[in-house]
Amino acid sequence: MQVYGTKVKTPLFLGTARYPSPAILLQAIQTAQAEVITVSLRREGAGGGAFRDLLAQSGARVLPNTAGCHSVAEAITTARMAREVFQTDWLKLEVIGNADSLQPDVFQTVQAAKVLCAEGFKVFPYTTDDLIVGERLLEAGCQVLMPWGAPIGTCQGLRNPDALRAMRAHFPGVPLIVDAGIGAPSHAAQVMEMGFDGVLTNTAVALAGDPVAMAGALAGAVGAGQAAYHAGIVAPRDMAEPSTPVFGLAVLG
Ligand SMILES: CC(=O)[C@@H](O)[C@H](O)COP(=O)(O)O
Repeated sequence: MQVYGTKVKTPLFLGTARYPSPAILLQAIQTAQAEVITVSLRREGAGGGAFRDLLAQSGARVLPNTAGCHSVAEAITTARMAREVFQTDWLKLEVIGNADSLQPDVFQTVQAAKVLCAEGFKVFPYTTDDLIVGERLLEAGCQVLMPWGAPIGTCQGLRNPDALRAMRAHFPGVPLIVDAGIGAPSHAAQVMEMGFDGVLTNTAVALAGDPVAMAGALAGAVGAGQAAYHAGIVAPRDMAEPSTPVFGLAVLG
């Protein structure tokens, strides 16, 4: 995918929180061959320079995020600090509307996106699958959208595949990355089979029994789903149809 003028070849973006150890996180990133990893400023603050060194060792590009922000002001301040700390204008914008559901506050996300895009940030907004909100985010200056699959940390897979399909059709030229709620490789493959450009996942890898193996499994699933989409998936039919042609069969008796 081409996003903000940068080519990203690996469509699996990884989060960096909740791993059993920094070493396992590093191995997971390397196994998945993730080119982009998202990091919260809070996590960087807790780990300090050592954590930043570890991220640098992974060779992946850091996409700082505003996880945990609940207001426009908080998200903007966090974004500005993240730009200083990580020396990048890429930003995953999260403005959470409710602490229990972790649903994005789409109104505040649009407001924050307007300010941050005007300040030169390359904003990757975490949003719902609402088409009009998507349009407003693009008008604000975003060049990519990150609709949710399911609420953060639930590992439920795609709660509303029809809405995501509609979103894909509505924004044909816009990079779309499903963010949050992915629980299993099959969910990630489903996203890619629908023609999405990428998947961002954290919990499914970090909390897996073997995070490194799961990172590999998800990378494989994303690749398979993408290959299938490009190969042209046969649409399901209501009626049976013989896979072996009947034309030319010998007439017996
Ligand atoms: C780390 C991060 O950015 C998360 O907020 C993201 O939305 C991933 O969600 P899951 O943990 O559900 O994959």
